[in-house]
Amino acid sequence: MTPFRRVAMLGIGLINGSLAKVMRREGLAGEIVAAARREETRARALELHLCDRAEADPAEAVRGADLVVLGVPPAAVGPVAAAMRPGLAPDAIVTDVSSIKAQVVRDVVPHLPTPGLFVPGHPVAGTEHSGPDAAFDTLFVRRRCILTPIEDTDPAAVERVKALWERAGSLVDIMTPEHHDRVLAITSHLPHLIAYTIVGTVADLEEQARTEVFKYAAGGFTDFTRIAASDPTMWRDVLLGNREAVLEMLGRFTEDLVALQRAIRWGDGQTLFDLFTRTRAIRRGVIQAGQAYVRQPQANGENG
Ligand SMILES: NC(=O)c1ccc[n+]([C@@H]2O[C@H](COP(=O)([O-])OP(=O)(O)OC[C@H]3O[C@@H](n4cnc5c(N)ncnc54)[C@H](O)[C@@H]3O)[C@@H](O)[C@H]2O)c1
Ligand SMILES: O=C(O)C(=O)C[C@]1(C(=O)O)C=C[C@@H](O)C=C1
Repeated sequence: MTPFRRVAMLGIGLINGSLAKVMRREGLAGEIVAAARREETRARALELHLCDRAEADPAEAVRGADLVVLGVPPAAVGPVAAAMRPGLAPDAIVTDVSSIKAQVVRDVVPHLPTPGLFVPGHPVAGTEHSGPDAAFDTLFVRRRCILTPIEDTDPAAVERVKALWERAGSLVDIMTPEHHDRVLAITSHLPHLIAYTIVGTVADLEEQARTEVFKYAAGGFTDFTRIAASDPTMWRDVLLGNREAVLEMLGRFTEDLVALQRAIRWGDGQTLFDLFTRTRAIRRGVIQAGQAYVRQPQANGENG
């Protein structure tokens, strides 16, 4: 894969910072220019060598870039795309890393001189931490990255972005933005919503009843608190931006929860046991699917 001459990272937090580290390590960018609104973020990105130059104005950051990566919270992607427009070259490839795809496509495409060079993307890898200090170059290793090209997207642009994520260690899948949003609603968005809810419920209980629940919080609850510590801006944007699919999955989940409530009320142990047996097998299947990927690239020589 030929390296990019100049890469503009619009937003330089956990995801774009981690991708910048990969690009440095793999020699994939002649120069990296970051854009961030806050002086403090720009200074920190420079200190951490995530970029060679940092700009406040997205249009200045993208000037002369042959790759632009939009790495800001989902609702900010459209406004940042509009702001970069005056500096964007018509032959630059534009991609993004947002957790939702249909809304991002709608928000970004109208601002692009060459919509066919937009390759929407989503690395399905993250942590509960944010900002440039949270970045690390192994974040994407053995994780999926989903690209959601649209009808007009140039296949050569898709190939270049795909190759970039493969160099980061990811396995790249291609699907439509709408399919992406339905799948991620259940595998990522709903689990976050549930974690925020349960931690909120426990916090209210502790406050109202002056209980000691936090003191005795065990593994299960602690796992939820990690997820519920994720960035509030990002998750507000994700849940509102993918509201249709999230509400559909939430409806199904609520029905299943009520069925379990009934089983507990009626002492129906068989229903509980059958479900928990099924979910235990699913956990094992998920782990095996992850391991299958670890072996696959070596066998096919895809990921070298
Ligand atoms: N955090 C995760 O686990 C994760 C995983 C995969 C994808 N993503 C997606 O990646 C994108 C970035 O997330 P992150 O975790 O790197 O966030 P982050 O908070 O670590 O970094 C976001 C960057 O955007 C800048 N920014 C914030 N609001 C802005 C605005 N209104 N205008 C311009 N710049 C703004 C911040 O200064 C920062 O540089 C999001 O779209 C998110 O959906 C996140
Ligand atoms: O491990 C975590 O902290 C995550 O939640 C990462 C996670 C996910 O749900 O899997 C969160 C949001 C992203 O868009 C991609 C990955």
